[in-house]
Parts: sequence; C-alpha cells; structure tokens
Amino acid sequence: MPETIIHVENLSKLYKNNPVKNSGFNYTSTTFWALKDVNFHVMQGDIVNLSGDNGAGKSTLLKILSRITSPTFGKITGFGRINSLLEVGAGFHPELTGIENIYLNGAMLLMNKAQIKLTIDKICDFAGISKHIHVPVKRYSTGMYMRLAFSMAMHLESEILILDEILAVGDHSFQQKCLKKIKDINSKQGRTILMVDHNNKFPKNLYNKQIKLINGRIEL
Ligand SMILES: Nc1ncnc2c1ncn2[C@@H]1O[C@H](COP(=O)(O)OP(=O)(O)OP(=O)(O)O)[C@@H](O)[C@H]1O
Repeated sequence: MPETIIHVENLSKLYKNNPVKNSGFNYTSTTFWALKDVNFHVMQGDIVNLSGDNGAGKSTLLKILSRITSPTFGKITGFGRINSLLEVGAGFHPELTGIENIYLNGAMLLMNKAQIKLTIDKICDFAGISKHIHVPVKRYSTGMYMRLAFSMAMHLESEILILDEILAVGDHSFQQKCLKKIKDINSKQGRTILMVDHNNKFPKNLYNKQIKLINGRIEL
C-alpha cells in the first residue's frame, strides 16, 4: 500500500520586495504572497507534474520543499531523502572535478564511499562525460553540467526527486532520454518525483498526478 511521502498543509510564502525610494525621502516596500494556503499530499511512487504560468509560484514551492527557503506559514512533512535539481549548476562545487562532485553529492545524501563508487560508471555513461570526469566542473559546458546533474539525480540514492528547469534545457534527444529514465526509476525503484512541466510538453502517460498553480494558489 503506498503511503504519504509529502504532506503540505496551509503553505503560504510572503516576499518583501526591496524598498524603493518614492518622490520624497521615504521608501515604500511592497509585500507579495508568492504562495497562499497551498494544501496537497504526494504518495510514495507518485510522479507529480507541477505546472503554472510564469510567476505562479512553482519555484518557490520547490525551494520550500527542498528546505532552501522557509514558509511564512504552514507546514511540510516529508518522509525520505530529497534530491533537488532546481537550477543548472546548483549543487556543484565549481573547483571540484566531476567525480569529486559525485562523491560530495552522494555524501550529502548519506551514502557511503563504497555505495557511491558503485554508481560512478553508470552516472558517467548516462551523462556521456566519462572523458571529462577528472576535469573541474567549472570547465564544463552548460549541457555537460546538466547531463551530469541529471544523471547523478537518477543514480544516487534518494526517495524523493525534485526537478525544475533541468528538463527545460538541453537538446531534444537528451530530454527524451531523461523522461524515459524518470519513468524507469519510478517503476523499478518506486521513487517519487516532482517535476515542473515548463512548456506543457510532458506526455500525459508520464505522470499520475497534476498540480497547477495560479497566482500562488492550487487550481481546484
Ligand atoms: N526572493 C524573492 N523576493 C521577492 N519576490 C520573489 C522572490 N522570488 C520570487 N519572487 C516572486 O514570487 C512570484 C513567484 O515566483 P516563482 O519563481 O516561484 O514563480 P514560478 O512559477 O517558478 O515562475 P517561472 O515559471 O517564471 O520560473 C513571482 O512574482 C516572483 O517575482
């Protein structure tokens, strides 16, 4: 029986924009609810498609789920390790080589050295970067960054995967390979995946749950 793996209750996020000088000597600052009273739950093994227009609050929601920023109100309960790919290059240490970054990320997911070592070849093969694995990642192209980051997310251990713009960049054939891999790890390992459908182009049979945000609220 699948169990709840993420529970989001009454989640709201208020941003205070930088004060701007008005006509006199006063400053006005504005506040803005990026998320308002968001409630949902995700079951273990779900593939969730998160959609919404620009500025709807998708990245804010994923940053809160990834514990990068905190909510103003509300509560998130998560059961399991979360691996987040939010922006291309985030989570990499530029001075370290590809392989050193794999070890670093694996350790952050509480994997030991032997467990990480077992994944190295698979990560490099999938990413197609075996020849460059001993090069500092600051010398990688955006495409190489993206392929390595995605491959690490697929092969390192975590119960929950959060994918944002990673699937919006890169060439078409690699994107197709990624979508196939997502389906694969979900069906074989039961991993839970939340991903942003930036261009409404994910095939309907890829996900089993859809969350659409409109101005910070869930469309009912
Ligand atoms: N740090 C911040 N300070 C103030 N306002 C912010 C901050 N981050 C985001 N916002 C605002 O909050 C709203 C939601 O932004 P968010 O990035 O979550 O939307 P999004 O759905 O991910 O959009 P996109 O598809 O364009 O990435 C936007 O209006 C944005 O300008």
